[in-house]
Amino acid sequence: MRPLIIIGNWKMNGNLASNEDWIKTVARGMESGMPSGRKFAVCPPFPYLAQCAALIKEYSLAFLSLGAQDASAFESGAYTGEVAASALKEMDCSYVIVGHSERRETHHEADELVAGKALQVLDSRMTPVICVGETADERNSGRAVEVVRGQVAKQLSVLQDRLADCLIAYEPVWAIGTGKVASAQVAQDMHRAIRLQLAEFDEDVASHVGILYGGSIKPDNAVELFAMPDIDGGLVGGASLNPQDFLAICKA
Ligand SMILES: O=C(CO)COP(=O)(O)O
Repeated sequence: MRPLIIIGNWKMNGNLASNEDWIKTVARGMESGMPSGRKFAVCPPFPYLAQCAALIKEYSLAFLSLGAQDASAFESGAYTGEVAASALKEMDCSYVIVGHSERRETHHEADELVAGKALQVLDSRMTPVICVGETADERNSGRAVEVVRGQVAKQLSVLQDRLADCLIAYEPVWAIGTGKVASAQVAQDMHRAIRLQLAEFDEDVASHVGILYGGSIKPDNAVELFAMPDIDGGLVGGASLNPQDFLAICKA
C-alpha cells in the first residue's frame, strides 16, 4: 500500500523566530503519536534548512522529515545562485519539490529542466516531488487532462522507470493560493488519469508512485481529498504556515 504523505511548502515565508515556534508547536502536537501509514515533511526556504534540521533533532521530531523547494539541474560548478541537490542531502533533506507552477511561471522552467532537476535529486538519494497542473484557461477550454498528460509524458521520457522513486504533485494552478480547492472528485479524476498514463508505461511504476494533491488544502477539506483512492496525500502551501492547521491536516 502507498503511504499517505503530507508535505508543507512554506514558499518564501518564515523567519528564525517563527520557524522555531512552528517546530516547537508541531513537536508538541506530534508527541502523542500520529496516524500510522503516513509520512510528514516540511519544506522551508533554503537559508532555514540548517536551522530546521537542528530543531527537528533537538525536539526529537521523528515523525517530521525535511524537504527543499527546488534544486539545480546541474551537479556543481559555476552556477551562481543555484543550489546543488547534494548540498540539500547534506542538510538532511529527504524530499525536493521540482517544477512548482510558481517556478514554471516566474522562472520559465520547462519540463526538460524539471526532469533534469528530478534526476539530480534522485542521484543524491532523495525523493523528487514533481509538480504538474493546468491553468484555469486550460481547464475551461477542456484541455486539463491533455496538458497534465503532456507534462507527465515529458517526465516519463527522461526519467523512465526511475519515476517509481518520485512523487507527483497534481497542483491545478487555479487552486493554488486562491481558496478554490478542486473538489475531491475533480482531483480524483485527474489523479486517476495520471495513474492510468503511468500504467500505460509500466503497471509497477503506476502502483508505486504516490500522487499528491496541492491547491488550497485546509483542515476542513483534507479528509474528503485524502479519502480518494488515487490521492496519496497533499502538498500544502498557505495552511502549512500555521502549525495547528498543518497538524490538523496531518491528522485528517
Ligand atoms: O502551491 C501549493 C503547494 O505547493 C499550494 O498552495 P496553497 O495551499 O497555498 O494553495
